[in-house]
Amino acid sequence: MSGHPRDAEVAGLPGLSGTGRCLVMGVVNITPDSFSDGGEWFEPEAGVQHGLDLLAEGADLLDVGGESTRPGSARVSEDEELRRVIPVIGRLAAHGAVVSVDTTRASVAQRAVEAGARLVNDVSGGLADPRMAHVVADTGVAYVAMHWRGHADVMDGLEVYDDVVADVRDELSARLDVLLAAGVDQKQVVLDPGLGFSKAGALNWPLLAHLDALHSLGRPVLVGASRKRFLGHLLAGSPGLPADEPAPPLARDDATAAISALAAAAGAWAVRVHAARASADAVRVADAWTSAGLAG
Ligand SMILES: Nc1nc2ncc(COP(=O)(O)O)nc2c(=O)[nH]1
Repeated sequence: MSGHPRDAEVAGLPGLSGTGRCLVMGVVNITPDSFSDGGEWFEPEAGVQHGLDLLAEGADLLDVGGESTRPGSARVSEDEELRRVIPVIGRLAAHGAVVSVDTTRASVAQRAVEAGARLVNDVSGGLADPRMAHVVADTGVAYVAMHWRGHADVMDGLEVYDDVVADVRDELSARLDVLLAAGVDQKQVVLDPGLGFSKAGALNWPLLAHLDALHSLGRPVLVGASRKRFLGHLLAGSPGLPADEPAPPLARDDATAAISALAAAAGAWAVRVHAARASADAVRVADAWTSAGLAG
């Protein structure tokens, strides 16, 4: 897909841009309450080991987060967020891993970069902390700007769109303009549709079906569908599962892998997933299939 935004340079990640293939970002949530894996790796040692396990399963990079973004979750203090993520980021970076910090706080992003993070993954796209753009500009690290309309306590009430694809594209385009005006280099930015963030079930599928709308902004796109609620609704009533409630998070990994394959075929730069091996295999299938098609 030469010339495709997926192959555009991503600052600070020389080995992970222009590869021509979709990357796998493994999720390391150091939280007691994340919606699908809260508490499993709340201790630093366990978090580090989980990150190493994800790399062994095929993850290309790791996303370390210390604050749950689950709808309705309470915020954690800056000190607590730092306590959770900085030791794990430092240890994983020391192991040679490419590490991202999942935070909306500029102060946490700064400290994470100092500890070895090479990407800041900001679900708010810079809206939650006006200092974030300056930290990203000053450090020069890669930056994921996700589409977002508000924190977990309000996000579900902000899901009114005229045209969800056009609205998300336009709102991300506006964020990109603000970031560039603050001195962030275009090469630092990766975009993300923010699946499940102020987007009820059915609103997520058009965003996946039209990743080209985000690619029209000229930057690589990260897709984070893993284990999310809209997949639970899709899978309700699957064999062995009740029809009147969403499939539980841990029953959504096969569907997540299917999305990883389709997102890779649609040119996604990376997929953010909890189960790395399934999606690592899925994107390899998509890349083989797509390459054969290109070969004619
Ligand atoms: N860039 C990006 N970051 C994210 N961080 C957390 C979650 C919520 O999922 P989790 O609680 O399982 O980490 N989703 C995203 C996402 O879709 N994109």
